Amino acid sequence: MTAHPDPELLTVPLPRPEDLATVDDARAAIDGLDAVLAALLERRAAVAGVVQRLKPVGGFAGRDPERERRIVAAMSRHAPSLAPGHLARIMNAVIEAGLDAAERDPGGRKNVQDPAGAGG
Ligand SMILES: O=C(O)C(=O)C[C@]1(C(=O)O)C=C[C@@H](O)C=C1
Repeated sequence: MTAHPDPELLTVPLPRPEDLATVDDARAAIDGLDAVLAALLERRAAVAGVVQRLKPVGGFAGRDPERERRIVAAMSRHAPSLAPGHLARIMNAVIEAGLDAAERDPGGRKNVQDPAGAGG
């Protein structure tokens, strides 16, 4: 992941598959993409946690299948090589991970730059 002077801005060069000639090169590209995915998943969970605190019934009890279907439909336009059923399963896991994180930390961390929650 490219370091950026503004930690709230994520800028990443996307590897081009046609530029990757060796297993090591391709694995290094995967590792970079996975680091970005992890950062996005972490922030998505935090944002989804905000929704859980704001909606009348949050958490697993307040799941909204229609909203989840719309999320998958919108994402499938950006991921045309992934079968819709696979994308739906991926997003189901992502959404459940976010709901689980929100239930384990219902207040949410006040400062996402401070993972230890130590404040300052
Ligand atoms: O949009 C909501 O209502 C949310 O609670 C967020 C979210 C999500 O993570 O995107 C989580 C659970 C719902 O079933 C639908 C979507």
